[in-house]
Amino acid sequence: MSAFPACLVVDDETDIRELLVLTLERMDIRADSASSLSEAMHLLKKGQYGLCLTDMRLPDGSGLDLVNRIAQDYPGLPVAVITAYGSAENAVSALKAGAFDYLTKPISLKQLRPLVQSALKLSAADKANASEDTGALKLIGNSPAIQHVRSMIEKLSRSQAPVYISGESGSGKELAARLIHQHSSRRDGPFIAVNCGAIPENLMESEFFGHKKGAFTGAIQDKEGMFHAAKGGTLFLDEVADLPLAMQVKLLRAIQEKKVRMVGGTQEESVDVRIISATHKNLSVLMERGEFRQDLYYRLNVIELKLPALRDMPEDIPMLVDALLAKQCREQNRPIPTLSPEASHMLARHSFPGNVRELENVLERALALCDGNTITVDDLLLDQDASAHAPSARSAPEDEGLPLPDYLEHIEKTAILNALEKTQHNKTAAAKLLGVSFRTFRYRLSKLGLSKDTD
Ligand SMILES: Nc1ncnc2c1ncn2[C@@H]1O[C@H](COP(=O)(O)OP(=O)(O)OP(=O)(O)O)[C@@H](O)[C@H]1O
Repeated sequence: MSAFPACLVVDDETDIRELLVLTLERMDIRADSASSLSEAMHLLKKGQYGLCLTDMRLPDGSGLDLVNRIAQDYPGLPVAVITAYGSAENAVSALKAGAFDYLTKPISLKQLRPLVQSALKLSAADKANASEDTGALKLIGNSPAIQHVRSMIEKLSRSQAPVYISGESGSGKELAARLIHQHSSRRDGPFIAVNCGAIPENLMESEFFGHKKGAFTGAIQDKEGMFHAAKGGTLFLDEVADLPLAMQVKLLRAIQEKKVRMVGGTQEESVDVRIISATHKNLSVLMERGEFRQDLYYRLNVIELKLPALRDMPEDIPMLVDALLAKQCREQNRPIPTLSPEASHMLARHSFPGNVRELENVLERALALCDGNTITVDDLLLDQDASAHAPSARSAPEDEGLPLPDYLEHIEKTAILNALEKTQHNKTAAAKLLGVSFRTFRYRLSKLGLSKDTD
């Protein structure tokens, strides 16, 4: 038998119980079984388990009761619930209550194997966790807001539930998603990040699910999609609000059924992928406007992780400045300059609408401009950003001597060029900074005749 601690199977139907125990034993995992909530609690007290599988309906309670009891008394133990086919609500409530994952009836070995393997890795990761450094990625800051994010990341790493990360542009949503992945049982699997706003609409289905040779003109061979690439790992859907409605329906199906079908394919294929999504837009407002499907919203937003804006945790700015400067100097192989007291003060007071990304950019620019030893207020170029480039919001068209349409165009051009400058001409980042999708950004660039200047 394997070194993996036993699994506890809880189901009141003898046939299912026996089938599960046999299947687990075939996977080299010892299994005990219980037919009720009380019997399960009794066995949990006596034994050491590495995973619990429970049916939703038990004679003396529900699977959810068991999930709650385990979360309270045995917080390290992953529990997966078994739900009837198509009962998405049950699966979602179980995940919200802290279940590690769910299985839908009829249970197949294909479903069970990755789940058990994930649970196994989670136990192993747990043991290694305390001492191990999980690489260079780190969420810097000590404010209560960041500490809360850190503890949420730790909790979310222990689950397979879809996570929806909200927060302003540049506030660290992708960083948080990577950290969840790195601390989870999936950490040896891939982390695939997709910017939903940057994929042309006509290629979207094939990019997500792959295509078969001949499915459309140009499909010269079978090609796997991003769901395949993320198998056994995490798929991070950034800017999920930019998904067109037709694609939202297909994504919902894939998440619900844990299966995908290639464009031009006839067969569905199981994919074991954890979804983490993010956007800086307000998804619930988009949902109310009918621009984002409600069912997909509830499916993605099983657990929400909110990232604070940098202006809401100004006490973290000095620590971030030190750490980011040290990192950039390490990368550039140069000594770390000091900051003049005025420069430190100015950074601590700045509102950073572009959050930590903006701070990174300000510091990078300051490093390039400073004399090598000291970063001064002048090297930060903070005031110049606010005043020199953009016309003042209060100045009226007539002050600029322009008719209204030209004046508006002028403002838009200025805002776009400023955003491009701030992001070192990274169009994806500039679009995010301005709060528009990549598609809209590209369209505006060409409309305003800026495409060539910015390539
Ligand atoms: N608390 C933090 N500690 C260290 N680095 C951070 C922190 N928050 C953000 N960063 C860094 O700031 C940059 C922007 O973060 P990230 O790309 O994760 O933001 P985002 O919220 O996903 O942005 P967008 O909405 O534009 O996609 C990254 O380089 C990231 O590593």
